[in-house]
Amino acid sequence: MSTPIIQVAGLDKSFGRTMALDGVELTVDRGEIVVLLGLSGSGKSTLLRHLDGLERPTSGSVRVLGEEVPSLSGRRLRRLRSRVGFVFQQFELVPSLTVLENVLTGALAGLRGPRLGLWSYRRAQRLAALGHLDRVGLLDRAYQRADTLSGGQQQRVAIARALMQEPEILLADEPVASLDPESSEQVMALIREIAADAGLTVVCSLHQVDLALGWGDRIVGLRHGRVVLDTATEGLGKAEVMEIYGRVATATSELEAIERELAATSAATEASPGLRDADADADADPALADEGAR
Ligand SMILES: Nc1ncnc2c1ncn2[C@@H]1O[C@H](COP(=O)(O)OP(=O)(O)OP(=O)(O)O)[C@@H](O)[C@H]1O
Repeated sequence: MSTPIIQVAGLDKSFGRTMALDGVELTVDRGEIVVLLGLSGSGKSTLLRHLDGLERPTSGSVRVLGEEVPSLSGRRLRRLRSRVGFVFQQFELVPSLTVLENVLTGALAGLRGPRLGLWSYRRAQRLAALGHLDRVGLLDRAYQRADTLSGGQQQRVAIARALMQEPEILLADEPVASLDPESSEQVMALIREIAADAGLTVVCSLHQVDLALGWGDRIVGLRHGRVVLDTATEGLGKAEVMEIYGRVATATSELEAIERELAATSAATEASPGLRDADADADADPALADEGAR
C-alpha cells in the first residue's frame, strides 16, 4: 500500500481560549477528492492552512508529501508550498494586474521575492500560463484586468494560477462561497475535471451538504474543531445522508427536522455501516449543533 499523501495525527490548535482544532486525525491518499464539511467556525480553514504550513499546530503532527510541515522553514517550506496549490474563497488576485500576470504569479510559489511585469517571466512560463487559461476557458481574457471579470471567472483565474505550480495537491478553502449557484457548479465541476486530468489530490472545504455529496469522493465532517464523520460518498442511502446533515447541521430547528426524518427512516438507519462514528458525543448533543452559538 502506498504512503498517504497527507497524514494528520492528534492535531490541536488553539487561538487564545478558542480551540479551533481538537485532536484531528486525517489521512488522504494520492488522487483522493476529499471535502472538509462544516459550518462557519468549525475549523476547516485552520485545518487547510496547517496543510500548507500557514499555521503551526499547538500540538500534533502534520505530514504532507512526506514532510513534517511544522518543522519546515525557509527554502524547504517554499519547496513544499510549490507542490501544493491553494485556492481561496476571495480569489486573492491582484486586481490591477492582467489575468495573464495573475496566472504567472503562480510560478513564483517556490521562489523568493516579487517579479515585475510580463516580460520578466520566461517564454515557456508565459506559454504555460496561456495554456492554463485555455484550460479554464478564459484564454480570450488574458490581457484584461483581473478586476473586470465576474466572480466565477476570477475563481477560474485563481485555479489557473494554482495550476501554474503544477501542484500534486490542491487545497481549496470554500472556493464557491462567494459565487452564485450556477458559477458555483461550473467552478466545482472544473476543479473535478482538472483533478482527474492531472491526477491531483484535492482537499476542499465546503459548508453545503448538497454540494459536498454531489462532488467529493469522501466527506470529512468537522464540528467545533473535531472530526465528526469520515465517509465515502458513493452508495450512501437516504439515512446516511440525513445523518450527515444531522452531524454538521446548524440551527436546532434544522436538527429537529432531521431527527424526525431519521426516526421515519430508522430501519434504514440501522443499516448504515458506511459512516464511521468519529464523534458520538457531538451527535448526541443538539446544543453542539449551533457552531455560531459558542
Ligand atoms: N487567527 C485566528 N485568531 C483567532 N481565532 C481564530 C483565528 N483563526 C481562526 N480562529 C477561530 O478558530 C475557529 C475555527 O475557524 P476557521 O476559520 O478554521 O473555521 P471555518 O470552518 O473555516 O469557518 P469559515 O468558513 O467561516 O472560515 C473559529 O472559532 C475562529 O474564530
